[in-house]
Amino acid sequence: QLQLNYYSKSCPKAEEIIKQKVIELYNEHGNTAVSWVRNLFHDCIVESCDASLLLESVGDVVSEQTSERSSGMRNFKYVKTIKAAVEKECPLTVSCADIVALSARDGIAMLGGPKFEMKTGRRDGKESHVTMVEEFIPNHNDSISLVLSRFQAIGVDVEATVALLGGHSVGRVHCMNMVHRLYPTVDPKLDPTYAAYLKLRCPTPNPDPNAVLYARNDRKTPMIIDNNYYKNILQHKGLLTVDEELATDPRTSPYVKKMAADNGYFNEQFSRAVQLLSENNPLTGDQGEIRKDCRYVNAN
Ligand code: HEM
Ligand SMILES: [Ca+2]
Ligand SMILES: [Ca+2]
Repeated sequence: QLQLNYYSKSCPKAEEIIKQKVIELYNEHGNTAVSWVRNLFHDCIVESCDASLLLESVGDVVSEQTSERSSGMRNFKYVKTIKAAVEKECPLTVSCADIVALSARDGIAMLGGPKFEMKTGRRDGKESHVTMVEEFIPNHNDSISLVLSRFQAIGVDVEATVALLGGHSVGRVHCMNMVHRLYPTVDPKLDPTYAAYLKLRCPTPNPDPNAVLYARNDRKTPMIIDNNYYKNILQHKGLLTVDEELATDPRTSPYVKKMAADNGYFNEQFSRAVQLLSENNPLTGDQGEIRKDCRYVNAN
């Protein structure tokens, strides 16, 4: 079972080392912290917080990172920096799954979000769940009903789901994922002034997938996890269809309004929601393994 300070005897400095590395990486590349938040979502919602997301394609393994749902994900190479520091202190002791969880927690703090405790003791899975990625991770234009049911299936209630989407208070969206709302005609649900701005960011309906054309999720505080996301979506300035729907669906809009009005309430719910997400179906005890290199299952 997961517990607070799982490594207190086996590697007492583990959490501190991870936090230090997250801070150092943030100071070099601020967007690493943004990536740690998205990584937690993409790992934990797919079957388990088992670091399946981190596996790279090799031999029979096809990486979850190759899924279309993982589009735009970045900074995987810096997980290595964190893992190396932890391995140096305590070889083969701290799981990559706990690194995913703790780096997200510490990344959230660096981005001005809430600070909270997180249980540890997750073990690493031995397989990529690439064939399940599209089943578990909603698409940007899926309905809010589908989004709610996906989260409900892993024990995340409606209020917590609304809070988790607050992750879209930081980071970016590539044009590829929103041009359908701009061309051939602007989605009437999108604020027209904002749409005009987004068209400047994304000038063509068929963006070259290799071109790095994107807009920031939250123009006002793009690198701060705060309730500005909810203010934006209430003004119909959400980039994705799911963002827009979150603001208008009767099941979610009361929470959206409350979070827009009260950053303290948002922080409270965001902490609770991240903890819930991070505890989805972990491998514990003698299940799985402690990976030596987060990119590959151990050779045996
Ligand atoms: C429910 C449905 C969700 C959908 C459909 C969705 C979809 C997306 C899409 C399409 C992008 C843009 C990727 C790109 O073009 O680069 C994105 C970015 C992002 N998402 Fe989500 N997301 C969802 C939930 C979440 C949750 C729960 C979190 C975390 C708590 C999260 C965190 C992020 C972050 C931090 C980014 C910015 C990444 C970056 O700038 O590198 N998302 N999401
Ligand atoms: Ca996983
Ligand atoms: Ca923000």
